[in-house]
Formats: sequence, structure tokens, C-alpha cells
Amino acid sequence: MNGLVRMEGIDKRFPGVHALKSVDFDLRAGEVHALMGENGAGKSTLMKCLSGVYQPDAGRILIDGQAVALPTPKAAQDLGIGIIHQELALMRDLTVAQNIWIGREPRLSFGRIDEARQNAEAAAILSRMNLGIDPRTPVSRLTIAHQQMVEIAKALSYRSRVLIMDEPTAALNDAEIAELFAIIARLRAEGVGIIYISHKMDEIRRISDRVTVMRDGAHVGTVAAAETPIARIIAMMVGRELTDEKAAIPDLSAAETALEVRDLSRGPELRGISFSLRRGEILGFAGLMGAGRTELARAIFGAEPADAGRILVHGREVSIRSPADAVREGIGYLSEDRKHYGLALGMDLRANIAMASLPRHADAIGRIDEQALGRIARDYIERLRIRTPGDWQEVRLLSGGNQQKVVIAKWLLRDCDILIFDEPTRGIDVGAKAEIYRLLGDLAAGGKAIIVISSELPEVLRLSHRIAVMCEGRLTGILPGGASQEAIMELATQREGAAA
Ligand SMILES: Nc1ncnc2c1ncn2[C@@H]1O[C@H](COP(=O)(O)OP(=O)(O)OP(=O)(O)O)[C@@H](O)[C@H]1O
Repeated sequence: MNGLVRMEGIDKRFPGVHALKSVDFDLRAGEVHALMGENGAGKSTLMKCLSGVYQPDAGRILIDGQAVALPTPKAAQDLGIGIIHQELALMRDLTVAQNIWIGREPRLSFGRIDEARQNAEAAAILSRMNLGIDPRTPVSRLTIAHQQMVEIAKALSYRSRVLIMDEPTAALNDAEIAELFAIIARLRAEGVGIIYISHKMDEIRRISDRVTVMRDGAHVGTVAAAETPIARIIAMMVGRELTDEKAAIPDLSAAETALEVRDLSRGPELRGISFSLRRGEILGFAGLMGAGRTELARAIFGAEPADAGRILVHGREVSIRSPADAVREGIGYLSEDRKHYGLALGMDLRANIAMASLPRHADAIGRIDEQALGRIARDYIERLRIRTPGDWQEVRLLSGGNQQKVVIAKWLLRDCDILIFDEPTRGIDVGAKAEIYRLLGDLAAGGKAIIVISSELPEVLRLSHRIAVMCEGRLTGILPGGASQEAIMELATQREGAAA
């Protein structure tokens, strides 16, 4: 393997933030190099320097041993550096081939686009990836996983030798992850160098050759993935040993029932769901992607109300036709799509965090206690380890994971008796995850009733007092908190008619 990319002494400052402190990084041809670190450690910023989005204040970048200038993303692209962002940027109404070649379409004489050639060249790249997608398919008809693969195809169409993937599996299910990993293995065998950013510890072993860890904008170390225990990588990331023990399951037999759902149904997505949730309880929802867990949460929250069934809050039947109804009944929902529902990106952290608790900090004539709000915001910045120069920073300038922590802080502060968290730790680093688990435990101990939907089984097992499992719109069973992964998987795949 030879040196494809070298970054030496890369330094970058933003107002109030020393984001990169003389960072070294190198990538070999034909390797998968994982880049890890807590939210805000500087991973994306380093990759933006490599892909021509940001200009480093100091340091140099070498490709094949030659120092290069990367003044623009185009310059990086021309040198074979491709980046697949977390937020996909495809044009939904165009076809796969049109998206791949957009802006540089092959032309016939008279300037007309040569659709046939465009499709054929796209097909060639897709088959190189062993992907059975017709290049004439509109992107809007593809799954998120396939859209992401089209982004990879697009990067390859620029003859990329370096591919940067920023949390590529965040929105994929297990089968899709396997498909993506197969593509990565093929590209690696062809000599493409891949930089892989992820917070999922289990993936790192499966996929990477080397791991570089960053902390607070500095390079902590680069180690061989196969030989380094996960616990060591975590310790390098967070700068301390993590103790993350499962809390004891409380006896809630005498606790009041906070939420009761009876025979809730909507079309094929939700079919006769019944369960109850007590005060002080954390009920985890497990299931495969598409099992109907988010649909259930949205029905309870009134975002997409059910067609049939009943919902009782503290024993009283309620009618929930909209999120406003749900909030009035004391039900909060932290959606899995936080970017779109959760934040005022142009406002500062203080406003974002405090917004939810504003009414409680107003006096009789509506005056807000600004100082109290500042204290609350700073308290949550500290507790959730939100990386920011201060509570005055605009939320859009925070790293992705830190933005998510802000949404979580906001919901933690809301005055709801019943809280539904949908994938609460997606994109969140291990240290903050442990902190969020602890906070959810504290909320439950304080009498809140909590539902947690998570695709990560270890997370469901770590958090839940009981575990509800869904499959194809039905609730296939409720297990005690200590259940085995096998028992959960059995219920998660128990299709109708196949039950014993
Ligand atoms: N344009 C900007 N202006 C001000 N600060 C910025 C800007 N871009 C990044 N930062 C800050 O630089 C630091 C590093 O952010 P970066 O996005 O690189 O982190 P990250 O390691 O990718 O985190 P995550 O895992 O959350 O994606 C953070 O403190 C972030 O708030």
C-alpha cells in the first residue's frame, strides 16, 4: 500500500473555536481509514479541508507525494477526492444517470444531451459497484440507501481515488449496510482509499484497516483496527474510561398508568396496537426498519392520527388529532428527523434550548427571566457536553452531533409527562450517549413515562424496563427488560400467519 494522501500540520480556527490544532493524517491506496472522535472533535472540518470546502490556516496537503492547492471543491474533485455528505444532495425529479452527470452531460451535435451515452456510462459505473439499479429510474423512487449509492457512483464518475464517507450508515438498515460494505470492499480492492467517519463502534472493526482518533481538534493517535480493543479506542476518544452500567429495573407494579393505547390502527402501517405505559417506566420499542415504530409514535403524537383505536392519558380518553392536541395532553415527541422539526438554526443555543421552557420563566406580566434562561442553557451545555464556544453561538455553526444534543436538551426541558424519543442517539458520540442514557434514567426516576424507539438493540437493552417488539405494523410481543437479543429478533421477524 502506498501513500495516497498526506495532511501535515493542518490548523484551522473559526471565531471562538480552534477547530483543528496542527493535525496530521494520512491515507493509503486500498485502505479504509476510520476517522473517529466525539461530536465537535473536528472530523468534518478536517475533511472539508481535504475536499476544498475550507482553507486551512496552516499546514499542507500532499497527493501522491506532491503538495497540492485545493482552493475549491472543484479543485479537489479534479484531483480525485470525492465526498459523500450525510445530507444527500440529489435532484429527486431527475433520473439516476442525470444526477450522476449533471452539469457535464455528454452532448450530441446541436448541443442536445446524449441520453443514451449518459445512461450507458452510468450503467457501467453502477455495474462496477455490482448495483442492479436502472440508470433511468427517477431518484425519488429509490430508497435512501440506493440514493446514497448513487452519490458514490457520482463520486466515482469523477474518477475519485479518495472517497470520504461521513456517517454513511446512519439511515440504513442491516441489509443495506451489508450492501454498502460490499461496495466499499470492492472499491478498496480496486485501490480506492476510503475515509470513513462513524460513531458506530461495531462498524469500525468490521470495515476499517486503521483508525485515527481526534479529540478537541487534535490528533490523538492512529492505530490498526484489528489489533486495538474497542475500549481502547473509546478511551482515546473521550479521554477517560467510560463506565456505562445498566440501571436496575424498578418495581413499578404500584405506579399509575400514564398512557394506554388500545387497538390503534391506521391502514396497513398500524394494526391493532395495544399497550400501556406506567409513570417512571422506560418502554423500549424494537423492530426492523419499517416495522411501524415511527408510525406508531406519529399516531400517538397526532402528526399522522390513527383511523381507529383509543388513547387514554392518566386513565382519561383523549382525542389527539394534531401535535398541538398531544402537547396539551402532556405528550412530547422527539422525532427521528431532528434537522427539520427541532431547531431554529439561525438562533443561538440559549434561545433554542430555553424556548421549550419559556412559559415557566415568565412572570405574571410575561417578562422573561433572561438570567435564568442563560443558566439553564449553560447547565445543559455542560451536562450533555455540547461543544460550543458559548451559549451565544448560532446553532447552525455547531457540528451535526452537537446540534442533535441541543434538540435533546430542548425536549428534556419541556414539561411533558409522557415523552417519546425516536432514535435519540443517532449521530451522537459514545460519551454523550452514556450521558443521555443517564438523563433518560433520571427523567423516569422522576416520574416521567418514556418511550424509546431505537434500531440499536444494545441501546434498547441498555435503557428499557420493558421491550415492545413490532413487526409489519403489529405489536408482536412485550418482553421484560433483561430479554435476550434472540428473543427480540424472533418477535421482530414474526410475520403474520407464521406465529407458532
Ligand atoms: N463554520 C464554522 N464556524 C464556526 N465554528 C465552526 C464552523 N464549522 C465547524 N465549527 C466548529 O468546529 C468544531 C469542529 O466541528 P466539526 O463539525 O469538524 O466536528 P465533528 O468532529 O465532525 O463532529 P460531529 O461528530 O458532531 O459531526 C466544532 O466546535 C464546531 O462547532
